[in-house]
Amino acid sequence: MRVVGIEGTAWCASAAVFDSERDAVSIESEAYEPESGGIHPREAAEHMREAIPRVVAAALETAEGPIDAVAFARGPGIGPCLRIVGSAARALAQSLDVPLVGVNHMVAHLEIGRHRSGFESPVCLNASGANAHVLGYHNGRYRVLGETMDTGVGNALDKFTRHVGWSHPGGPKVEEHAERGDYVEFPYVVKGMDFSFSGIMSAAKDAYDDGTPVADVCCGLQETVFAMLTEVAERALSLTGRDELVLGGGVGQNARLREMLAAMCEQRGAEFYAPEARFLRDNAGMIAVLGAKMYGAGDTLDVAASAVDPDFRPDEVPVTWRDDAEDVLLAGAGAPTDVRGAEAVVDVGAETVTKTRRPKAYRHDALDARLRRERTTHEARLLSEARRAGVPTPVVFDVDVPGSTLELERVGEADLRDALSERRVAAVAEHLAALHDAGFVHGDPTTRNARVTRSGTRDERAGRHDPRAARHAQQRDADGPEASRGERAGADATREPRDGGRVYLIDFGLGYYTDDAEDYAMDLHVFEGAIRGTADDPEPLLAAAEAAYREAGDPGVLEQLREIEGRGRYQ
Ligand SMILES: C[C@@H](O)[C@H](NC(=O)OP(=O)(O)OC[C@H]1O[C@@H](n2cnc3c(N)ncnc32)[C@H](O)[C@@H]1O)C(=O)O
Ligand SMILES: Nc1ncnc2c1ncn2[C@@H]1O[C@H](COP(=O)(O)OP(=O)(O)OP(=O)(O)O)[C@@H](O)[C@H]1O
Ligand SMILES: [Fe+2]
Repeated sequence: MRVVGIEGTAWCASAAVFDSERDAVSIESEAYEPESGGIHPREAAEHMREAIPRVVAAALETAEGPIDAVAFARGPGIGPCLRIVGSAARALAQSLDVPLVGVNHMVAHLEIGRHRSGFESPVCLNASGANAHVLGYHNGRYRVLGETMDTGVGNALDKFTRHVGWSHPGGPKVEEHAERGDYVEFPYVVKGMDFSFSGIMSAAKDAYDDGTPVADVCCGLQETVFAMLTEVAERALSLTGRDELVLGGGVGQNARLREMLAAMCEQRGAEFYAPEARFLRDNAGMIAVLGAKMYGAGDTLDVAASAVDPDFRPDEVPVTWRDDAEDVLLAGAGAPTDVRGAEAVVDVGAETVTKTRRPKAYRHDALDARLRRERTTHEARLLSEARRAGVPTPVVFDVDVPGSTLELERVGEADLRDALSERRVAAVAEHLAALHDAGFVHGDPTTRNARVTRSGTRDERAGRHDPRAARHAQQRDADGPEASRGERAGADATREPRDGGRVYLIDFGLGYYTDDAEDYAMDLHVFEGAIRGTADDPEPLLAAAEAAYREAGDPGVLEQLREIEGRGRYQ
């Protein structure tokens, strides 16, 4: 099978032919290079208008036989550019009299890595100009496990280099200068598996304006931003129980980013794959390869329904080209990674748990020492604060800050991710409301950072009882009994008691004091993201969590949550 791909979402006018029998991809590209500033949408569209016909003609010349389908990048991207690519693709499909395939550009960045690596079901880190996110496949969709809360990673670097007066694109220049620089400290912002660049970028501009050598700023920027991406990639591997990672996107051409991801994977025994540069930056080869898979699955478009979509999210795409057999539950129940978190090594004893934040080989030494110290201290303090706010947490028996080690009470009998139920997620939402009411956030409320019990457990035998939880459990009892994942699987440890049982929050290392409703909303956003990434049928669980938060906390935070979720991220 031979498929033509056409790409032109922002700066790269590109066409390719993928020949599936030979597994050969020929790519013809012409880059748009703005004379000043960043990408101007009108100029970029003009570039597409001129260059797309040339690259398509050049690509077609490389085809060693008839073409079976025409695939094009439908989005996300810059509207005027997408429309020109869409028209070109429709015209070509009509003139060749072959079907049209509409490809999601972000899913193409992921699938090219999967295709080239031969990995079955990897987690994917997309590090591109306009985007930055971690994806994992589950139940017929690529789910967004974590993403930037503001700009894409490349755009963030490009904004800094514009400030310094360097031409677009800035990413390669940051890489070049960083090699000669010394590390300087910048804000490090990871919230669960989401992250944000705006604070770091303004700090970098300030540092430059204050006279810090630009090479040092570049080094500090790379070390910080790429450590954040590597950390969320590791969190995603841990949450999903997967051991394969692929990289996509133009920033993936950066050797330091690839080095960090490779080091992280090596340290946790996972496999890492980064495609060669021509498949990392925007290119039509990845569009043609995914286009061929979609065409093979009969996933073609009627011309009438082939409109482009500048905000096309990867999780909107029904994945038609993968076998269900490849589906590996993100929940990963019983995976061997059970007591190895993303951050720490956790030794679970009969009564106590020892949690050690070991040095991470991928991080700069100074950053590594700072994060381990800060998080160990925060975790110890906030575990106690949370208990004072009425939220069940493990007792802290001992804190060793230089060794980054905590000795904690062992709590619960299963992680929430292996025992999801409406009552239990509602209890977590109530706990979050109590923390927020006390003026701090958890910072990482995933389904692995909550522990659940059965009725008649050690806690009740020991006479410990939480009246708040019992009251809410009573209310919700009217819902009637429901089968948790564990019950369906017949797993005794995850059986849900009629009163919902006790739900503990653990792992407060990313928590901090704040009175900003946006931070509270981010807590809920992280929790909902974890539910979406874990559950087969997340909707009832999300509804239960929100109903519980609305009742126990400030409904204004839920409005803020809607606002966060509605933010466009593809400008
Ligand atoms: C929607 C689509 O149009 C968009 N495309 C895109 O962003 O182009 P891409 O080729 O994936 O990435 C370009 C970015 O990649 C950065 N970049 C290129 N080489 C780099 C390097 N060596 N180090 C760091 N960043 C680099 C550039 O500065 C620029 O911001 C996207 O995928 O988000
Ligand atoms: N106090 C505890 N009682 C019982 N089990 C615990 C306790 N603390 C941790 N665990 C178990 O160890 C796992 C990892 O712990 P924790 O989340 O604290 O580590 P982490 O490395 O910070 O993980 P991550 O960053 O992936 O959330 C938990 O999901 C849980 O199964
Ligand atoms: Fe891209």
